[in-house]
Amino acid sequence: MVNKVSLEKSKIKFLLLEGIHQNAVDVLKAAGYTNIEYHQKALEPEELKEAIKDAHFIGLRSRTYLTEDVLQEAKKLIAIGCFCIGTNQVDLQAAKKRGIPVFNAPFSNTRSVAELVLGEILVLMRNVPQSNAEVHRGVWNKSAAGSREARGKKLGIVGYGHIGSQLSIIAESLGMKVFFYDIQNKLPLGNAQQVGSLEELLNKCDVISLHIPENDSTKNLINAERIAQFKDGSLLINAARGTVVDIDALADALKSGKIRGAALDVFPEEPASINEEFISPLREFDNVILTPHIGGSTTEAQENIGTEVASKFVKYSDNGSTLSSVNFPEVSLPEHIGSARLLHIHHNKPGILNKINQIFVEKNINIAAQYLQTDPNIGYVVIDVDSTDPTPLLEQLRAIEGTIRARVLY
Ligand SMILES: NC(=O)C1=CN([C@@H]2O[C@H](COP(=O)(O)OP(=O)(O)OC[C@H]3O[C@@H](n4cnc5c(N)ncnc54)[C@H](O)[C@@H]3O)[C@@H](O)[C@H]2O)C=CC1
Ligand SMILES: O=C(O)C(=O)COP(=O)(O)O
Repeated sequence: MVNKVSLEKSKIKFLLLEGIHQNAVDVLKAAGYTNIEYHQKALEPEELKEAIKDAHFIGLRSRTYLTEDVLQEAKKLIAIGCFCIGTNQVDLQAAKKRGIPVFNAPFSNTRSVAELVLGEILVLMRNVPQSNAEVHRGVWNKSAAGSREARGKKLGIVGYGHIGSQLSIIAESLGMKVFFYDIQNKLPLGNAQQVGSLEELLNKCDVISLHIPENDSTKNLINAERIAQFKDGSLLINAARGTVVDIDALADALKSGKIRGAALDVFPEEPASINEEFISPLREFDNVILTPHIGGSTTEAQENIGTEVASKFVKYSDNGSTLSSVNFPEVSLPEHIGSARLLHIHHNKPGILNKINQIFVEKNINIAAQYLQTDPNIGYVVIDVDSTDPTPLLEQLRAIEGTIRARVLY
């Protein structure tokens, strides 16, 4: 009976972009979802607006921007999956006000980023990028001036979250002394020490590595003023987000030698595809490692992410569970075998839950189970009912003022 008011699985369209790992497709198919439009690359903005029109789920990585403008076209969208950690490419508020939860993979590629950074610390310490560039040009400059071991050096981590804390452990295993700065009090792992201010960290450390999200507090965090607080001749690594570092200020510091080497994986403006040239004042420096946003791009990470986020899609589509959504009240739900499950997403205003329950009282329908979570803006209530045909209920639920969306699960 539930099928009468819910979409059949074959009609639920999944739009997967940016070469998301095949595991995602396998998870969806195993759950009975066959309507999958798969793209190896990001779509151009106009193509994206077209493709998203009839999509119920969209999966993307860091290159697809879901702005208010794009979401306006997404009339059928039920959920968004960022097959990565960062969710800054999605207008989370715009999605929320449409009743669309956004999921991501908060852990799966963290080890990959930490390993890349560790490798970069080691090669920057030894001036390998310069030697490598010179030898490629035929110059046999067998100089080791300024070449140092990592052992005993001070690593300063800005942002001691999933990546920063893993880097801390593996750097310490090499004998580095680890300090970190975070806006929250964090449990230091191993012998790492939290410092009280960013200035203290910058003053103290030989290598600074950034592992903070893109937000208002981190925009241009490493600017000329902050760079002046670095130790002379220190190293900077940014595998977080491009907006965190003022690139012109960094270029000046590299010219003056204040910073003696750097590694950047992310940039304020990243080319949309391989056909677009990467423009940056940093290209001229042999002592700077430049990589095209590949910090989280390992086979292991992408496999795990594909499975993780696709499983969250399936859980939400089959079951209504929003656990680990980044913009939505989190509800973890049991199976609903033998009962119809109604989902109601509404503006968090007084009285709505009453009106919802009143409908069931009037119809003399028993509520088998009810789950509610709210945040300051929206409420998400899930109702399991002992009813054979929930269609009329759905219509009435939708008619309640303040409703964003209501649906019955397949
Ligand atoms: N290059 C790549 O391919 C990848 C880049 N990333 C980037 O790395 C970032 C960090 O990832 P995770 O460690 O998993 O995030 P996380 O959320 O676990 O940790 C971030 C930490 O930064 C702290 N923080 C926030 N604002 C701060 C500020 N202004 N100053 C100091 N600390 C601040 C938070 O309290 C938190 O402890 C992500 O947001 C993402 O942008 C993530 C994966 C791959
Ligand atoms: O996980 C993240 O936040 C990343 O930056 C990785 O982005 P990507 O999936 O490689 O486009």
